[in-house]
Amino acid sequence: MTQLDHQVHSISPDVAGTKVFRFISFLYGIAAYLMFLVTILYAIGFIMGMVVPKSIDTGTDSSAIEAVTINLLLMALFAVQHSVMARQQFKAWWTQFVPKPVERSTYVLLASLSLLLLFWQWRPLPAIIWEVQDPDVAVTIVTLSFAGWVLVFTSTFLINHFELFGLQQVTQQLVDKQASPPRFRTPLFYKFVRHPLYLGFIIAIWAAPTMTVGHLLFASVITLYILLGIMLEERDLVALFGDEYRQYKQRVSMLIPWRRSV
Ligand SMILES: C[S@@+](CC[C@H](N)C(=O)[O-])C[C@H]1O[C@@H](n2cnc3c(N)ncnc32)[C@H](O)[C@@H]1O
Repeated sequence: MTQLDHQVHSISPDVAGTKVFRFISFLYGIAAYLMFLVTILYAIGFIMGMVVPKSIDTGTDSSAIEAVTINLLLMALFAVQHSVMARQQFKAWWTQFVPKPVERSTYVLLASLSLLLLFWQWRPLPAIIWEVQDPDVAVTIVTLSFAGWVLVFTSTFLINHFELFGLQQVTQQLVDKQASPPRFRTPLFYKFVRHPLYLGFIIAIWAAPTMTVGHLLFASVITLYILLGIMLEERDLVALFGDEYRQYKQRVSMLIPWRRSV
């Protein structure tokens, strides 16, 4: 058991251990997961400009300065919430107030809410940077973007989809099973790059047949955020898995499959 596991919970073990509490936690975990599903599906439509009522290139008209400021603030809110709450030190602190089995679901719920706020309040910057005229090339680019999303989803299942989105934790608590410790995995895509899920995101957000200033701002900031996120995540992964992860870093490249240690 690590030092972090010894944190005190403000909800007493008696209450946290009751069947009612465990069942409510389970329902909460399912609600958070459904919220995540709605958010990620909306995200695909928002970024690709398909199906959803408000996309990255539609919404309230505003001056360029106002649009850039609001959009940067929305992305900063998501980035801070998403990164800070994912750190081990933060988890150790806030599981004094939030019971451990619902910690991940709460994280997923808040990340979904901050993304939905971004989609809702995002200001379009519709000036066009590039627009592909050839319909075949345009279809190929859209297909590449879909492939990026498929890579994102597949990677979550390769790592552990249900643990990543909190369902495993609330289910284990419901059936009174010990939480399983994190395991180092390198299945399939993880043999070629260390971060296939993030690579999928990068492909999905950049593969656009029409690139507006707003979309470019989004893609650029999210890409920088992903690179920063990788640094923080890898620091945690080295702390968690030690030499196993250090050797993995030497063996397998970060994002680009054909180069090592990039
Ligand atoms: C959103 S996932 C992204 C995984 C990876 N960065 C990627 O892009 O495919 C983040 C979680 O995956 C975990 N993780 C990342 N690489 C891992 C690996 N090789 N084995 C086990 N867990 C891993 C991290 O600890 C973190 O909890």
